Amino acid sequence: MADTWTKAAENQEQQEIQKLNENINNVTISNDAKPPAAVKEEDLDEVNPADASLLMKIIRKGLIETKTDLDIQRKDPNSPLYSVKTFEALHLKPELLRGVYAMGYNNPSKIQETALPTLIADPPQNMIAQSQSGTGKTAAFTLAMLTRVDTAKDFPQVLCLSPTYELAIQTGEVAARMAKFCPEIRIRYAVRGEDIARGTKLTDHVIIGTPGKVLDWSLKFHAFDLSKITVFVLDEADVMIAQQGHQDQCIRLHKHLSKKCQMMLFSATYEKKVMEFAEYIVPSPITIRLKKEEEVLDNIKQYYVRCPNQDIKYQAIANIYGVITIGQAIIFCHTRKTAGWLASKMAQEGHSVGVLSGELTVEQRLAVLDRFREGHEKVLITTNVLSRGIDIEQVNIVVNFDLPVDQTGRADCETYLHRIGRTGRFGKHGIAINLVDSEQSMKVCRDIERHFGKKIMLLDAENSDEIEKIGS
Ligand SMILES: Nc1ncnc2c1ncn2[C@@H]1O[C@H](COP(=O)(O)OP(=O)(O)OP(=O)(O)O)[C@@H](O)[C@H]1O
Repeated sequence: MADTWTKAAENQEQQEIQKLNENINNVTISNDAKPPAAVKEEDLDEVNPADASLLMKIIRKGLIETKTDLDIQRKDPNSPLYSVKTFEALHLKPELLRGVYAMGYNNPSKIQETALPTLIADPPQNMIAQSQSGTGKTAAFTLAMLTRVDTAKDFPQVLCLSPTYELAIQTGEVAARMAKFCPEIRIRYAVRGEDIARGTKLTDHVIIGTPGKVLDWSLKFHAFDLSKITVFVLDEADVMIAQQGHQDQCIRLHKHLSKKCQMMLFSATYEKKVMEFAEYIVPSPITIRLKKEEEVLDNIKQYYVRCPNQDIKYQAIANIYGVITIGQAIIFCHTRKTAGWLASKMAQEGHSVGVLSGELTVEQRLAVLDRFREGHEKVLITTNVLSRGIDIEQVNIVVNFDLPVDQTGRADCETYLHRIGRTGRFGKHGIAINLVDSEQSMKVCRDIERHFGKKIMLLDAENSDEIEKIGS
């Protein structure tokens, strides 16, 4: 009975969200439909004094991007973007080097210049690598994957697993762009919606997908042979090996790999126990680790706002929405229900927002994400389903409508770090705003602050000293 009720409620919720997305799709697209560029100092002059509340000023100031910022970070040995080498010095194949430059990359980031020479050297070495969100891990492992492909062999040799459909597609797109000048390399997505007939033998070199589909194709349909895989990559490795569901599937796949297969594990976070487990399943790895205090990027400024009730919480969101004339925001909610509620309330008030949560079909999810990427909506409301890996350059504000907690209600610091990492991509400035609505959520906020050893500042419109500090 309870199950039937839950199913009915879920169906209804799904229909509501679908309807909402349809409505959103019908909303007239604003003039600034193109993805806006990074915020420049001169944009501040455009602030209309009539609507420039202190909150707006704070956010604008925090987002100013100075032209020399990236250069400064590149020269700072403490920055994850610090690089002493050039891409040429990494000994990539000339075709891949052309691909890298065609993507507009000039210099490698720290993780790229540290990991890549080891990953592409012979004999192949296993690696467990950690680097902050938005610092170019995808390019690091993708270049290593493409380097290892032997196009004389017509079967899958490289397997890359991602935790979500969206992330697998995003990684595949990066790989395809990197491989632009290697047309003979064939890349295949193993994700929901991609189907193969029984008896098919895949001739693609690189498989990028989610664990369930990869299991089906390899062990159920025998479309490719796991023992012939020479490179196995786990993106967001900590969830892939520690989170129930993914864990079983990954371990099953892992068991069929040859002993010679090179393993690469990448993530921005590894809890201590997860790292120990990773080191146990990956033979003799080279490990690249961050110190706790390095995990949160300095270019993401973190704030909390006290919101005593739901109305004020909504008002804070409406204010933030008003501020974003440049850039975009992602709002994270704890449940689909809250995400749906917030999205419909904002849509009713004429705001153009997208909503993406787990119960949409994969096609709907991708469509919502594409619209947001293209700048049709300036706000995307979502749940943890989008907390990891998604790379949208122009996102400069992340709002935690609800702070991330685990099943016992304690601070989920890893999810927090991944959520706020949707902004501040590759050295850009970003702002994370936490809406604190109870003593319990204040405690969660403090626990997160303590965990990373980085201050989460009170965003208090009355506190002019604090306001002056922001953006300096
Ligand atoms: N060397 C480079 N030069 C310039 N831009 C780069 C370089 N490497 C990566 N980027 C860009 O930086 C952004 C973030 O990279 P990426 O998505 O790989 O980060 P990540 O470390 O995987 O982040 P996450 O932990 O969130 O998954 C992307 O837009 C990517 O195109």
